[in-house]
Amino acid sequence: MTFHIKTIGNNIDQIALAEVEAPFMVNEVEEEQADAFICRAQPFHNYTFSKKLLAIGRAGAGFNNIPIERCAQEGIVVFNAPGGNANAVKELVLGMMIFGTRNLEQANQWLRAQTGTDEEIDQRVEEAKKVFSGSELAGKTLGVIGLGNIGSRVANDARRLGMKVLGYDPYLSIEHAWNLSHHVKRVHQLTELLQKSDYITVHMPATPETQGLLNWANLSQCKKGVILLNYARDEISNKKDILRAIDAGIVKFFGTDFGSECFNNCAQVFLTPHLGGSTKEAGLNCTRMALDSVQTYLQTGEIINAVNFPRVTQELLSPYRITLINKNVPNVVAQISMAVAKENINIANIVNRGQGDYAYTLLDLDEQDEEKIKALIERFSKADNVVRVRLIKNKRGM
Ligand SMILES: NC(=O)c1ccc[n+]([C@@H]2O[C@H](COP(=O)([O-])OP(=O)(O)OC[C@H]3O[C@@H](n4cnc5c(N)ncnc54)[C@H](O)[C@@H]3O)[C@@H](O)[C@H]2O)c1
Ligand SMILES: O=C(O)CC[C@@H](O)C(=O)O
Repeated sequence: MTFHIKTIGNNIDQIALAEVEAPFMVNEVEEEQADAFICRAQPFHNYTFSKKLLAIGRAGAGFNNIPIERCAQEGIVVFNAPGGNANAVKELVLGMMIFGTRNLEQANQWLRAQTGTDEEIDQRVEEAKKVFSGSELAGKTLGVIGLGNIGSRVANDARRLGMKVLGYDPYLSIEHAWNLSHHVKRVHQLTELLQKSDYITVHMPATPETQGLLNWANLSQCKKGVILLNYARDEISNKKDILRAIDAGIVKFFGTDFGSECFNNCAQVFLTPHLGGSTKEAGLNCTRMALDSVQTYLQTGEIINAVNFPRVTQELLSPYRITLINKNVPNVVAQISMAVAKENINIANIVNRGQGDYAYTLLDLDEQDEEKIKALIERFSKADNVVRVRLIKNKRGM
């Protein structure tokens, strides 16, 4: 059996794609025939998915370009690449902290406007450069909002640069808490971070809760002259309020990865075109991670790093595995067991996990008779609450 993976949009790392081997093929069929997509920030909210599509691998961290609830409803598992581009974003953010605090944009523009001999320019430099004098990171306070893969790295490295670091993340995972330097002080009220930080950087997803978080109510609490960075998502910025905070002298420099015409004439704003994760290393990491998750899912049914289903793994030792995506309602496991019993088949292993409205089951069967397995699949396909049924043959177990 061959599994067809289709890349959607460009910018997908070619080295990672070239590593794909049989039974997988890349870009050999049209979109409607693909078993899985690999994409980056391509928007899918208005996209009609084919019934054949089983999985989407997002070669990146954020997945707000994909309608993950609708995908779950249609039996499509969406994977991302957690941490795959975290180092790339961290390096850009640390660079932008220095860039903003040392007035490098204005200094560069001033110097480029100078004409005359090198000696004449040098003389003017010595007179003018005090205007561009900045300050150092060491000893200052950085507030990191969102302490996941990127935020925890930024926080730890800022500590190494001699900064005091405050971190705010009400949903911090145990894994990231473990990775965080014990010198990073966690605050439980955003206000404390806003009031005490000289630098503030956001590293959380765009959600209804984070939308417009950089607004006047929050920015007006900040210290005068704060350096503000958004290399997460555009939706987190309330642009009108950021400009107001710049005018009020609260924000000295705003570095953002997202463009907007309203910023074009503001010297204190520095724009980059969504470059945070755009390094060749991050592209390779993220594409490999997305491909790995998608290939594992297509071949074994195991779910690792999905964003709309829980992690579900189980070693496949029996000849047949049936995977089921079902509505997360009571009694489904009992219904599955009864259906198996009706076909007089023995269950070798079963795991069922739910997340939100949907659940996923790996059902491994002690049965060699393919006809009986097909009859069971037929039963499941007609059952209430079952969204998708797949049969996976274990080549080694036959
Ligand atoms: N500019 C880029 O190119 C680029 C690259 C990678 C990621 N991103 C964006 O950055 C975000 C963070 O990436 P990551 O890899 O660190 O993701 P992550 O999932 O590892 O971490 C996100 C963190 O945000 C926290 N969080 C969620 N809601 C919060 C809230 N209301 N307040 C504070 N914290 C909250 C979570 O608990 C989690 O720890 C992504 O969601 C993505 O949108 C942008
Ligand atoms: O694919 C990209 O370049 C964007 C990456 C970034 O926004 C992410 O969320 O990982």
